[in-house]
Amino acid sequence: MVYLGPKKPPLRKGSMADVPASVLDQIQKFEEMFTVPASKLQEVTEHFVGELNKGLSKKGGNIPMIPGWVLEYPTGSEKGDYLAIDLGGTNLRVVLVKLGGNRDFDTTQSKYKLPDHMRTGSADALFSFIADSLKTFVDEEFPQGVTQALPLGFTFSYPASQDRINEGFLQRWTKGFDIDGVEGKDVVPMLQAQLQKRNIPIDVVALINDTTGTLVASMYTDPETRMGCIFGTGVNGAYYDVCSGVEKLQGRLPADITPDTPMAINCEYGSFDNELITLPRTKYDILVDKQSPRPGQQSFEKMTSGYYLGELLRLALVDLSQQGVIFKDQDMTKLEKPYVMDTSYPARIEEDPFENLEDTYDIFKNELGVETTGSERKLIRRLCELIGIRASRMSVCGIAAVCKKRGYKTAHIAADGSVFNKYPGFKERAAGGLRDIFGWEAKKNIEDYPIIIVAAEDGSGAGAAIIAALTQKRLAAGKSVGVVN
Ligand SMILES: Nc1ncnc2c1ncn2[C@@H]1O[C@H](COP(=O)(O)OP(=O)(O)O)[C@@H](O)[C@H]1O
Ligand SMILES: O=P(O)(O)OC[C@H]1O[C@@H](O)[C@H](O)[C@@H](O)[C@@H]1O
Repeated sequence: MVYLGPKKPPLRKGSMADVPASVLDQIQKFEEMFTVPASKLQEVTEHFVGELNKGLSKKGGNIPMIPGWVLEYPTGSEKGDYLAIDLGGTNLRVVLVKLGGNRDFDTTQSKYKLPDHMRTGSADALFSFIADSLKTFVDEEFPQGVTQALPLGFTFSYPASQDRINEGFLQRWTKGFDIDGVEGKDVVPMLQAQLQKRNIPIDVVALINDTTGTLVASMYTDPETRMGCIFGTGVNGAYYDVCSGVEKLQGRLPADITPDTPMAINCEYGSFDNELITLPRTKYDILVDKQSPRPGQQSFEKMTSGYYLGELLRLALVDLSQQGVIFKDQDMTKLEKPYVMDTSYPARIEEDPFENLEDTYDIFKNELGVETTGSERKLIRRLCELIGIRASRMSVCGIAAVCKKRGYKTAHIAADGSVFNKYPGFKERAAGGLRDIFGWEAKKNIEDYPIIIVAAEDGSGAGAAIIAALTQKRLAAGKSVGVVN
């Protein structure tokens, strides 16, 4: 008898037999609100393709489509030691990357959770936090000090305009950030000033977006990579265009950057359809937007990313409680606190294997102070599934749009981020969304589809290092890394 390892818990059957009509009615309403059929996904994707092109034009559109100044593909032979930092929406990571020169690399890293108050504090506090974290890491990794400045790739996971690789003017904060004095400014000198203050021997060689880093790092090990995507606190994607395809750069390129030179594009497509032409928003999406620090921005991201899915769940439950449908006579103090549920809540609720949803009972009782009945838990479970399914299916419209725009019939889409890596069923649901958009014949294994979403390499670590290496090589050869002066 072959030992197959611990048996996975049986899939929950999820009977609705004992659920009262009032709750069943509400579940039906949620089904209608949150279900996105294939026809809608196709309509959204068609609009998305047009918006990608608009973003590259001189006139511009909702999607920034930021040239990332990565002007060649990684060869896999990049070598050397590089530092990388990744300022994400939830964590700051510091990575020491040793590029082996044979499509291999080794990383050493530390992760520092961003204190919540950091999102709305001062610019000084943020860049001091980054510099302090870097100092701690460098002192530990190089106790004897260093003979020359360490090259650093700065992964900055926010929309930052770049006229050259080692600058980044923040266009707007996203993911709940609201720090004065940074929007419209170049964040590289802000970091460098804090590094100099601490005498940390670091040279910021390149500023990159985490999706560009994900694209380059994944292409370094898997040449079939066509996009780098993040499904984390926020959502975004990057791909390689060619300079002749970027209308807004025409007339601004130096002679050594020719029309057929590759150009990595950080789409910043979390802002897709801020005009609200096609996005199927519910009243809870509208509430999330209204109560955010930047209403009217990041409309696509607010329906699909890790920062918001838990909040969407919370708003819907508070609404039902206020209507008297659920949680009668319960203390709602905790549940009425905005963002009290991050996306690990719907994720854990969807992972509850029990027919009576005992794990869900514990979460609501112990973490939110609310006693739930069996039928309330069934409503909660179905609502989490609907929010999770919608996010997974909508998320792939950006992937389908880039593939349609670039004419990719097959592609590896390198994805990273906790929603991709941890949300139950995300991968299967996302593959189902792509199948619905392209009309593919159903396959037993999602890996058999023409365009597949695969686990990315460490984009904000290795990707930043490879881009720093590519940049150093260009600079050493006297090649341009930005627009003409
Ligand atoms: N188990 C989970 N399933 C899905 N999303 C999760 C889970 N745990 C945390 N998250 C969400 O993932 C986001 C953090 O994403 P992550 O990729 O880890 O960091 P960053 O966005 O800073 O790179 C948070 O918004 C959080 O709500
Ligand atoms: O890695 P994170 O923090 O989830 O970021 C994902 C995306 O989040 C978006 O809000 C940012 O504008 C993008 O630049 C970023 O790529």
